[in-house]
Amino acid sequence: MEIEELVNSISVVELAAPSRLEAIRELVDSINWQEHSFLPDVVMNAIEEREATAQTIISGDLAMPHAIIDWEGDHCVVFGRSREGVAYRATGDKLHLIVLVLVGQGDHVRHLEVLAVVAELLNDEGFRRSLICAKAADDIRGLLAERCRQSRPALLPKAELPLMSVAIVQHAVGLAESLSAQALLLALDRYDSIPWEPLACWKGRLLIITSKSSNDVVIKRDNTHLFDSPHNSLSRMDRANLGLLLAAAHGVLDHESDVVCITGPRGQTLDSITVTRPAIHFSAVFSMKEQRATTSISASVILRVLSLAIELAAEGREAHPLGAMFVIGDSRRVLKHTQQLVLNPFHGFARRLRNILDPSLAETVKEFATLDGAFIVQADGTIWSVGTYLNPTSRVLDLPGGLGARHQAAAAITAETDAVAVTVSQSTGTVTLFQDGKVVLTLERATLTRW
Ligand SMILES: Nc1ncnc2c1ncn2[C@@H]1O[C@H](COP(=O)(O)OP(=O)(O)OP(=O)(O)O)[C@@H](O)[C@H]1O
Repeated sequence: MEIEELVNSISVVELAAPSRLEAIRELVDSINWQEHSFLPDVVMNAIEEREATAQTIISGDLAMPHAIIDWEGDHCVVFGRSREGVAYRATGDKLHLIVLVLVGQGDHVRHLEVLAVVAELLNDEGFRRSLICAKAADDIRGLLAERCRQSRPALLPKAELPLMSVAIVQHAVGLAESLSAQALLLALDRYDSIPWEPLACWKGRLLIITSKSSNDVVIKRDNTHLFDSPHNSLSRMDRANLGLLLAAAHGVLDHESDVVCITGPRGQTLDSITVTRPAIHFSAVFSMKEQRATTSISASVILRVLSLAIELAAEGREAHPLGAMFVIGDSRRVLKHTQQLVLNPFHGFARRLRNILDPSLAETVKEFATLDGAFIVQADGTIWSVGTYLNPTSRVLDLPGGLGARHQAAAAITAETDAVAVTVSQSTGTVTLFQDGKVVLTLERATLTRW
């Protein structure tokens, strides 16, 4: 779904209600339910069922109550702005933006898609601030439309690029040609620092990974793939590695030939060239695609968990570093080796209410990461349990030194089953992906590598 399609369908409401339930009711009542032959109370019940699973607060100023309802409509988004603020949490903290998202029954993927587009649209804190401060509902509509217009490709004035970046790209293109590399990968901060001129000589595939999502995208080149990874806490090689993983998951890399990666410190002036062969790092993604069709884990679920893990590693919780473990896929066999340490907070909730791909569950997942034990996640992203202890029957002997019980358990469970596991180390902040009892990817915090 495109942002434009969504923005065109959004209606805006000036909220007067002081509290969560009343504000949601105000948003629901703004829709003409008679036209849909539907009762607003049924909608309220569906939303409350979702709210009871986990909070739908996305950030300090935004909540996204949502539900799947049994109506003929596709989706409906009502944007609520409160000048006074709505007491949304039990603590009484006030939120100013409440966006109601309703999606027609039967299409779970559509539900997640609409939520993801709304979350992306409102991702930028500065933009949310301007919506909160807008004079009237018409101005809010104008701001949303403008945001949407900006997200379309537009031509930028040519940026001044550092000489070093240009020279490095020239050399990387020469190297890629002489190695018959399958792709060139650029890991940098922003699209507008891409040295397009020297890249014109490269006829092969171009992969671009940026850490700051930009609206000013200029792509005048075929065979180019852009990936946004809003994680600027990562070291330069890990950005490149994440780019390779994203490309592999999207099926635009084969594993046999080299990729020439160009990186720079903090994603700025490009100053280094590395040659890597994806098969060495990403057997996880490739082998799942090729051999395990029946039990295959959705690549988007692995990427989502990695993304949450990177955020947990960078942010911690209440200023303390946090460790975590996620075991994904082959849940039937994984669960034979588990023991619940605490009451499972997701027990009893409908599957559609507890999918890790749901962006509004991010805060809840991070909150539950403080519990001892692991998250057990099914191949389609449904969270089965939290606070689960793993009892694999054997140990993995050839793990890198310095890894303790959490990493050992993650390695061992992936050796015994077709699951993959993602860990966040509390002591180092390193995020590790395990498959088949082996470390297949490590992502370190930039502060650890210092370059
Ligand atoms: N078998 C297991 N199943 C689930 N969680 C585990 C298991 N073993 C350890 N943990 C979790 O990992 C935490 C840290 O254990 P430990 O320090 O030994 O591991 P580690 O691999 O060194 O991890 P870190 O780098 O985060 O310290 C434990 O408090 C527990 O919450």
